[in-house]
Amino acid sequence: LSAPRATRPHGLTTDAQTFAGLTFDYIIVGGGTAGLTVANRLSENPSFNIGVIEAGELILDEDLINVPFFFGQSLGNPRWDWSFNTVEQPGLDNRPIFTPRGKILGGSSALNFMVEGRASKPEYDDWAALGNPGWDWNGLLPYFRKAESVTPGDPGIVPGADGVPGTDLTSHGRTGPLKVSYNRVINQVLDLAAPYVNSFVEFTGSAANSDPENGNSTGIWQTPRTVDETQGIRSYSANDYFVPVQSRSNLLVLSGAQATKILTRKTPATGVQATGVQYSVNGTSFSVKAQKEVILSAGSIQTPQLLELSGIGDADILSQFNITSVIDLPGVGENLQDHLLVSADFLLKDPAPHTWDQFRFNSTFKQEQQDLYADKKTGLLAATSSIFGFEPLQHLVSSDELSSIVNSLDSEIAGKTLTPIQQRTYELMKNQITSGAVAQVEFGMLPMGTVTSPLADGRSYITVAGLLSRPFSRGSVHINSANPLAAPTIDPNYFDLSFDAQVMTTSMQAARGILSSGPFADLLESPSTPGPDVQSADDFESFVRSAASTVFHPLGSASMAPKEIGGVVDTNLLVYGTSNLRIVDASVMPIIFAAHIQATIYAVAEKASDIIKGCA
Ligand SMILES: Cc1cc2nc3c(=O)[nH]c(=O)nc-3n(C[C@H](O)[C@H](O)[C@H](O)COP(=O)(O)OP(=O)(O)OC[C@H]3O[C@@H](n4cnc5c(N)ncnc54)[C@H](O)[C@@H]3O)c2cc1C
Repeated sequence: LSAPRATRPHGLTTDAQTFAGLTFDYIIVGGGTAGLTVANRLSENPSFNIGVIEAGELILDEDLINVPFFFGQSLGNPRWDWSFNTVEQPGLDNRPIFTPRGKILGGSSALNFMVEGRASKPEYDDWAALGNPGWDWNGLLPYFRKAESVTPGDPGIVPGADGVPGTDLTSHGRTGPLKVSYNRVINQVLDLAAPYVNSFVEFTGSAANSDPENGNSTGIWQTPRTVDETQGIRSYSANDYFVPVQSRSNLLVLSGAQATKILTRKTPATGVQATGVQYSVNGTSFSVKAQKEVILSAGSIQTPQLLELSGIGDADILSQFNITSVIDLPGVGENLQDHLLVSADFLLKDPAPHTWDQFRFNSTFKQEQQDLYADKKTGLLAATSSIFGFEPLQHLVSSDELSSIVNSLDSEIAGKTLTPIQQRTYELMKNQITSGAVAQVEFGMLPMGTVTSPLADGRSYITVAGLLSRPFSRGSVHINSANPLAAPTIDPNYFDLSFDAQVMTTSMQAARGILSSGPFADLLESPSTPGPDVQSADDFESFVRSAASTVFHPLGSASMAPKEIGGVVDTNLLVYGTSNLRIVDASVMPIIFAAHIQATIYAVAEKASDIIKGCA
């Protein structure tokens, strides 16, 4: 406890006993995306001692995690994935949906597909309009920039996007820990990318966008990704926020330890105060003290779980498990939102332009790419999916169809009992549909087959995924046991509102339309999965319900919002009713937005760090 600073254990440890004997100013629960960002920034101040409790381990030498082209292949491995499942989803043909989450230093940033991106300005401005002053585009932009270090891309990869992506220094950062770069290997699929982009622009009436990070993220572009181009590997919170600062004497990460409870005490002067954290290692329980604050960064599934286990949540739910209520806070675990994805693949005419399918069936090409990566850390193995289009509904349906969609949404909402946060959020979200200023659907393109099984040998495909960017359905995550080691019940309630199913159906119809028209039509042999027999809106909707899955972006389960409408944290990210328990992770983000969410989580964590340090 009184060890002088120089001899204090620091860096990484698995010694749960020694950790318990130290006193920290700040304990961060969860060494994931947000947690390690905050750990880095708070430990910049040498007078703070920071402790991090993380259930997973530090894994820096695993190709399935490091090599960009292997994105998606690490999922389900119990060494680093919590591998949750939702309850059966009635809107998705009663399927439970596999919900991977990183159980590793770096959290889900170690497993994600490395797509980087920001939503449009009005979407963040709506967070502020919900009752969170300061949490708008202008309040976040400095932190988007602070988190990243961008290497500009190549011009001209997306026809019509004339600027060089990543060069505008009003929106991009050059000195942040996170390395952001652009695919270069896409040059090898230019013969495919150019007709795709041209057909996309022709079909949607949209435009190529050179820099979607500047507050207007609509149109089609080559996405930035969290890849360290100089090393050809994933950039994430473990290797770029933690490793470079692990020699700081005031930062200690305990790995392999699962937090089981936030310890609190109640005083008339301060209300509920967090005093420390209880954690478990191989069945043995320990506890550690926090002199200043406890920061919960366990992610949008486990942060609400830990709150409930600690007596903070809906008292009625807690009483079912004989947990004494410390703060009755009904918003905990509610307002869960997630993006959904459905992919279609299409068979290309033979001979086809070069696609990534070559890696599957052309052993010479595969060997060349492996050698290139081994020698220079470039080539296909350094690539990720790259060309994305983000579209408002106005670009996909006629104005009559749009009116009908909005009218059905109105009547569906009118028939539901809404929570106050839903009422307020839905008004804001409906305005964005009619304004057409933000995307409702995302189209991701992969120059390879991914859905058809088995893929035809020697043949090439293209995949177009439709993503529901601004779903209206809201779900929940709650404990179903007082056992802290049991998984919580995750119910995202996908397609609770049929608007969501309708938008995804539209995305699949549009994908078919894009590839069957314009210059791409000359390359297309036929739709593969779903096949050509899927034609009507009903056919497409059945396909969507049978095939949609998560894009792994759950958020909102401990939303930042006024308490009276169901918020869990205030604008300083303090849990209502506490003086020193904060939440910093995806669970505080109150309204889902049209972008992959990691860049926003890093920005939230950067901003939170300044708030905690008192310099926001
Ligand atoms: C497969 C996948 C693909 C994705 N692809 C993309 C993408 O391409 N682009 C994008 O922008 N976003 C993507 N995302 C989403 C994004 O990566 C996550 O939303 C983000 O990383 C979550 O950050 P977080 O800090 O909220 O939680 P996490 O990063 O998940 O961190 C939570 C941490 O807390 C730890 N933890 C949890 N409970 C406990 C406990 N009780 N005790 C101790 N430790 C605990 C976990 O082990 C974990 O390390 C993807 C996510 C996944 C899973």
